[in-house]
This record gives sequence, C-alpha cells and structure tokens, in this order.
Amino acid sequence: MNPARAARALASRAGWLFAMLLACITLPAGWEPLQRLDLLAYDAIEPIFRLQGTPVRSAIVAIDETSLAALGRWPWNRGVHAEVVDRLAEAGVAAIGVSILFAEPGPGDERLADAMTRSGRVVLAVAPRAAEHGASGVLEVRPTPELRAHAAALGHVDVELDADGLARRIFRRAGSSSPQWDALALATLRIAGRNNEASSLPTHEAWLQSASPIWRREGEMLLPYPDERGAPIAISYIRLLEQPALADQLRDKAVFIGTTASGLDGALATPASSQHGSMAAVEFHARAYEAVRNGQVYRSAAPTLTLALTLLFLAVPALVHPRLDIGRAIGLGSLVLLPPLASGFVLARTQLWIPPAAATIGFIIGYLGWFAVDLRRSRRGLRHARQDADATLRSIADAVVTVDDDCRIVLMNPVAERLTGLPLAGAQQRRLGELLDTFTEQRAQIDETLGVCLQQRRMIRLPEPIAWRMPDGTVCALRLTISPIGERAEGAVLAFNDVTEALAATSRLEHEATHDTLTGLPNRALLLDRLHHALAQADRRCTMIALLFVDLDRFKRINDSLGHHAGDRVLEIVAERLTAAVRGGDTVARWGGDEFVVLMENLDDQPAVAAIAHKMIELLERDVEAEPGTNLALSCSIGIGVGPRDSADAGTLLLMADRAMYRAKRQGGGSYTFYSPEMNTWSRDRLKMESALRAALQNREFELHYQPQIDIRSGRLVGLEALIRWRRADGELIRPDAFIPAAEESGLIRGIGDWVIREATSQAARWKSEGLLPVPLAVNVSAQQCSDMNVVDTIRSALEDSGVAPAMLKIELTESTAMHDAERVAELLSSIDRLGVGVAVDDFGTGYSSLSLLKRFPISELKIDKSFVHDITSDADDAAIVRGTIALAHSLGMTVVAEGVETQAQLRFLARHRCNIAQGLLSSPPLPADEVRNWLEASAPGLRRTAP
Ligand SMILES: Nc1nc2c(ncn2[C@@H]2O[C@@H]3COP(=O)(O)O[C@H]4[C@@H](O)[C@H](n5cnc6c(=O)[nH]c(N)nc65)O[C@@H]4COP(=O)(O)O[C@H]3[C@H]2O)c(=O)[nH]1
Repeated sequence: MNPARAARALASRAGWLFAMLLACITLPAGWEPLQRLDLLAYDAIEPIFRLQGTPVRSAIVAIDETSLAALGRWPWNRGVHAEVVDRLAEAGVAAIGVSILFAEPGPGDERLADAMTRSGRVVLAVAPRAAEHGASGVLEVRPTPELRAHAAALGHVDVELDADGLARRIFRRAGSSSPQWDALALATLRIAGRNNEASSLPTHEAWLQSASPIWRREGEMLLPYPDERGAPIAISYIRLLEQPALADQLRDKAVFIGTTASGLDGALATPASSQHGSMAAVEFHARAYEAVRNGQVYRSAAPTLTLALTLLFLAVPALVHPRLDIGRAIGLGSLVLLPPLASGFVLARTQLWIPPAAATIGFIIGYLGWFAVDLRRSRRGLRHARQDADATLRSIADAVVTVDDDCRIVLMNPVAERLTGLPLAGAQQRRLGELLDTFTEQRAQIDETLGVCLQQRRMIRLPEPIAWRMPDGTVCALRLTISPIGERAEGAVLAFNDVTEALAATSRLEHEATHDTLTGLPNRALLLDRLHHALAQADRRCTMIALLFVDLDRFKRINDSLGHHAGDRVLEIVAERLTAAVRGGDTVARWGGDEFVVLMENLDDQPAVAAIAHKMIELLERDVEAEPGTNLALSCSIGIGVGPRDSADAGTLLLMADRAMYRAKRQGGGSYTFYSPEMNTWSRDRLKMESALRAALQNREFELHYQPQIDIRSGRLVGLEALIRWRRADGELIRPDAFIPAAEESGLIRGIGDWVIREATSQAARWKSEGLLPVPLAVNVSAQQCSDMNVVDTIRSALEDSGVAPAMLKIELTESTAMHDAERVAELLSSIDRLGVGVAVDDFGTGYSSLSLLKRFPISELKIDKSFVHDITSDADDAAIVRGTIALAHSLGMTVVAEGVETQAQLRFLARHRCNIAQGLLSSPPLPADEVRNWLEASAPGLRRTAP
C-alpha cells in the first residue's frame, strides 16, 4: 500500500483508533467516570443474567425503633441478647451472625457468653476502624475476649464502597496485617453448614489490636443487585422477645442480628437506595449470606483482561471498516449492545464480571468517527457528483428542464435557455405549461405525459417528435423524454433532444433508399411496397388497379450513339412525361435501365387503363431534345396487368405485366398489350428454352454445318454458308429456326453469334492450313447483334486470331434487320466493309427494302429468299420478282445468290436470267465440316475439279 493510501486508510479509521487509545489510557488508570458507568452497567445487567437461586434461608432480627422504644437506650444489657440467642437456639436456627460490635465489656456479658456457648452457632463481628487521635493506620475492632471465647466464629463486617459511594461488594477475607477473618456472611455460612463442632478461632489475646499500617483484604466478591429476590425475612427484636413462637419461623435459617433503627451506625447506601433508602448493615450481610450460599457472587475481571477484550472488540470494525450505507450503519450500530450483552452472558456462565463501559463507549466513539468520516466522504462524493452532473448538464447537447411536482421550472441548462430564449433566472418558478404554449402546439400532449410520468413514477418517451418554434422563428423537431425525480416523484426532468437534422437525414436516406437518383421516381422497393398495399386495398374495396410495365424501344441505340448523358436526359424526360400522363395518387417508378412501371389505383374499368396507356405512348412519341439540336423520336412498349383480376400477388402481377410488355415489343413496339393467360405458357416455354440455350453455349453443344454455294455458270464452289446446329446431349440435332428466335428474345444470340463468327473463322483457318481451297465463308448475324458496334470488334478479333483474310469472310443479315434501323445498320455495315469483310442481304424480297437505303449500304451480295425460288417455274409473280431482283442487284453491282435451289428447272431459270450463284439441296444440303471437306478437296487446284 502506498503511503498516501495508508494515510487515507488511517484517517478514515481515526474514530476507532482514538477509541482504542482512550481505552488504553482510561482503563488501566481506573478513570472514575468509566468506573461509575461500569457500576451502573453492573446494576442493570446483573439482575437480568443472574442465575436462579434457592429460596431465602436467612433472616434478620432487627433492632428497630420499636425495640429501642420498648427496651430503652442503646446499648442494652447484653443479657437481653443472651435471651434472644437462647430463643433462637431453641428454635433450631442454623447459625446466628451478630452484626454488633461487642468491642468493650458490658453488663450481661456473662449471660451472653453462656447463651453463645449453649448455642454454639454464634458468629461475632470484627470490623476495621480508622485510628484515632492523629494515629495512622486502621484498628481492628474485635469482640471482648470473654465473648469471643464463646463465639463459634468471628466474621469481618468490612464493606468496600464503590466509586459511586454504594456498597456492592464484600471481601472473602480481611484483617489487620493479614486477611485472617472470613466475611461475616461466609463465617455464618460455614457455621450454618456445621453440626455443633467446636470452633477454631484464632487465638489473639488482645481484643483491640494496635493500629496496623494497613487493612488487608482478599477475595473481592461482587454481590447481586439488592432486589426482592435476595431479601431476608425480618423480625423485630422486641417482637421476638415478646412472642417466642415467632422464632419457629426461623428454624434452619441463618439469623443475623443487628440494628436497623435510624440514628444507630450501620446503614449502607446500595444501588437500590434510590428506591428503598439506605440498607441496614445487618441486611447487607444477610443478603451477602444468601448470595454466597446461592453462588451468586462474582469476581471482577482484571483491568488488563478488560482492556485486551475492549481493544479486540474495537479492532474488528477498525479493520473491516466497510463503506457506509443504511443497512450497514444500522447493523453495525446495533453492535453497541454487544459489550453489555457479552458481559452479562459471561457473568452468568463464569461469574466473572467484565466491565463493558470502555468497549461500549469506545464503540460509540469509533462509530461516530466512522460515521463522520463516511459522511464527509459521502458529502464530498455528492459534491463531486453534483459538479459532474452540472458539467454534464452544461455540456450535453440536449436541452434539460427540471420541474417540481407542481410543474414549476426549477432548472434549465444552457441548451434549454437557447431553446426558450430565456435565462434560467427568468424561467425559474414559471409554470412549464406557460412556457410550452409559446413554443409548441403540443402543450396538451406534454402536460398529459408529464402527469402520467409523475403519477406512475416511470420514464416516458413521447413517441413522436415535438415541433418547436425557436425564438428566431425556425422550427425544429425535438424528441422528449420525461423522467421522474426521486422515488416519490418530487419532480421531473424533461430532456429535449434536437432530432431535426437526424430526421432530415433519415428522410433523405429513406428517400434515397426508395427513389431513383436519376429521375427522382420511386424505385423498385417503394413500388413493390405500394403495390402490395394497393393490391390489399383493392381486394378489400373490390376496386381495380393496373400495373403498366413500360419499356423504351431502342433506347440502347440512343445511349450508344449519343452517349450516356443524352440517355440520362431522355430517361428524365420520359419520367416527366409518364408522370404527367397519370393522376397525382398514381405511382410512376423506375424499374431499372429503360424500364418504368406505373401503378394506377382506384380504376373503374379496363378501357380507362387503355386510354392512359395510349396517352403515354403518344406523349413519349413527341420529339425529345436530348441534346441541343438533336431531336429524337421515342416509342415504348407497354404491358399491362390488372389486379387483383389477373393476380392479387404483387410479384406475379409484375411478371404478367412484363410478359405483356414483351408481347407488345415483339409486335414491333410502340404499342400496349394487356396480359392474357396464354402468355403464361409461352413465357414458361421461353424461360425453359432460354436456360437450355444458356447451358448449351456453356457446354459447347453448338456446331456449324456448311452449305456449298455454286457458281451457276462454271459449276464451281465459290462459297460456303455457315449454318448453326444445336446437338443436344441426347444426340438430337436441332435446326436454328427452333431456337434462334428464343436466343434473340433472351439476348443470348449475342453470345451465340460471337461463337459462330469465331468458330467459322477458326474452321476456315484449319482448312487453309490443310491447303484446301479457300472460299469465302458466310455467317449469319442477327438483328440484335447489329444493334451496336460490338459485332465489328468480334469480327476484327476473330480474323486477327485466326489469321484468315477478311475477304474470306462474309456477313449475312436479313433484309428486315437491314431495313429496321437503316441508319444504324448503314454505319455498322460501313465498319464491316472497312474491315474488308463482305456483306450479303439475306432473305431478300421478304421485307420492303428501300432502294435508296440499299444503295447507301456497302452490300456486295443479295440473296433471294427460297420462298421465291421455290415457285419460279410455276408462279409468274415469283418469277417476275426474281427476275427484277437479279436485274436490280446487277444494276447496283451486287452478286445475286439464289437460295433453296432444289431442281434443275430452277437452276436453268436462274442461269437464264444470269443469277450468279445457286445454293440449295440440288447441289448439297448443309454438311458437317468433315463432309464439306470433300467439296473443298474437289475444288482445290490439283485435287478434284468437279463437285462431288
Ligand atoms: N427448303 C429448302 N431449304 C434449304 C435448301 N437449301 C438450304 N436450305 C435451308 O435454307 C436455310 C438457309 O439459311 P437462311 O436463309 O440464312 O436461314 C437461316 C438463318 O436465317 C438462320 N440461321 C442459321 N444459322 C444461323 C446463325 O449462325 N446465326 C443466325 N443469326 N442465324 C442463323 O436460320 C435459318 C434457317 O437455317 P437452316 O435451318 O439451316 O436452313 C437453311 C438451309 O438449310 C433447299 O433447297 N430447300
């Protein structure tokens, strides 16, 4: 323990240490006040702990006023005493203790001596007396030798007075020079217990000894408190003489004869004197006799033992020295009773009297000291706590107002002062309600809550923030917590927490979490939430809601060509226009990308929905100026689900609207479609197909077949068209018509198309490495692949990777693809052309080509659709179309390829009209790479020159 801590520990135990020190000083010194307290304690404790005694077996023959009045002046002729002794002896008393000093010879001595001899049980008194005439020491006053010679025993009647002047104790033995005389009570007891045997008195000749320097005592005996229990029977001396029969009551008792009349010597002050007056010495000795006989006499503990026990008792709390609290204070305080109780207990068990006053007072001193120290510590703690609380109150951001149980303001911290614009002094003692009225309209609510808080004594937090008008007029949101003060709710603390910014931030976050950042429209999460709610409400109220899934047509093109900035602007404008098309309560949400979802509630009928969908399409088709000077025409496809008719489930209804939108899109866009159940099956199959295609691409289940293209005039192989096949895991070979549409719809066509380009170029490279005839390979690209420029990159890297010459690759795109988005396709085809790759327009004749556009495209080849070729020999129209197409292509400098040539007649017709190339079953169906190699080998210079 460090010195400072030790000093603190000592200081806190100062009370106990002081008490111990005091005990060390006062106990050995026999400090009188302490002694007096111990005597008082003895008088109080002894009667309580005294053991039960046997019935009183002593009596007094009292020389009282009546006897003096009857027998004349004292001293009497000792013959009278002889008569009494005889009477008592005849009555059979156990012993006779005479508490009268027969120090000088007197008349009747002879008779008395004879009577004493006859009785043989008379004990005469010996007493100390201070030496007279200036002599020092103590005289021992004995009976005259004559009487003494006939006494059964002598007993001293010396009584020690305590510090308070009261007689409580006698000494077992005392005497001048040496303690040779038993106490009268003891001597009488000894005689009472003996059967007429001869006495053995010490033989001193002189009846009055010279003064001895000191009166010696030994065997201190504390007597019990003189209460009724030890009181002897008292019979008046004269009555005994007059009524001899009275002596019969005294049979077997020890009888003490002595004066009780006032004015004669021998009265003693005892602890009972305050109630009963002083006690005659004879009674005192008779009581002493009873006490000794009953074993009710006690020894006093030596001061050293008392001191040791006192110190031990005080040391325990000094060492433990617990922190003070009410329980401990009371518990420890009750220990003050321990010393007296322990004294009483020891007294009863061992007849040892341990004075308890030093320990009791020491404990009180230590306890008070401990109390004072702890009180000081508590006060200091309280002061610190108060300072802390004050500092906390001043530093916290909350406004704190304290009110009393009458709702008057007691305290306000600086934040509260700012909130009210009032200094504490100006607000103190004002009613809280008055103050609130100035700043908030929620006074009633606060008043009520405060009332509940005080009544129920519990902390309450207002569920909603309070709108508080600040002194400068700004309004802030405060969250209020009211807590009761004290266990009996003597007041309350109102803590106002400014949550204005937090609420704003929360609502900002909430808005961000539920709204699209670009358009500010509700996002998916909020839409779904509202949709759930709207569906539940529509279900309950039997009304109708409509969910419109809006998808912009060809938005990607805008994004790719004009950049994302313009794309974003378009989306913002679309959001505005869609919002303008619906009612205020409806929800226009951005679903993602170029998709929007509109939720309309409380609708009357389907036509109303159709009208709005129509309005939306119309609004969107108006020119959009995404960038200054760039006017765009938009269109959209809308799918509509009606709830709860189509479905009462939000997710399902969304899916339905999505399918309907898809249908609208497939119909060419710029239209709306209501969901119908048949879309369900279609979409299910489509979904299945999509996932199978995805797996096929991953598992490399696709392969390319190649169909030879033959120069009609020479019959030579001039090209191969790569046609995709899907070989499923079970070996089934699936033709493209069965899966290309699904691949296009799902977007998987991009991946598949890329694979085709790479596979075709790789195959061409392989053939080339084998020295086979290099003929151009034509690959089909879909409309989707043509929607951006990625395909150009794919072609470029495929050529680079394979090392195949660009002239060995040809791209086929259908007429409808080319015409659908002519401007974009023109750009794409130019890029492809710049690579040196040829471009063919497939299925020519099925679409409605614009000649001017066709002229702008860098097309090297036109492929006449097989549907025209099929009937050229039988259908004049088809024949005319084919003829016209050949002429047109030639006029534009293009090569013409006829597809689906199956017969010689068809071939002849084509040859006649100078069609350049024939492709069809007549020459060969599409063949796997291994089989088509025969064609290549046959055409290779030095190999075979004709077709197989
Ligand atoms: N009736 C008849 N048909 C003949 C004859 N000779 C060839 N054919 C078939 O005609 C189709 C010619 O291909 P297409 O017009 O480009 O039409 C192709 C093409 O548009 C598309 N396609 C094929 N492969 C791919 C590809 O790799 N990518 C893309 N995007 N489309 C492909 O699938 C369509 C169908 O391909 P296929 O089933 O392979 O069908 C091929 C071919 O097998 C004939 O004498 N009579």
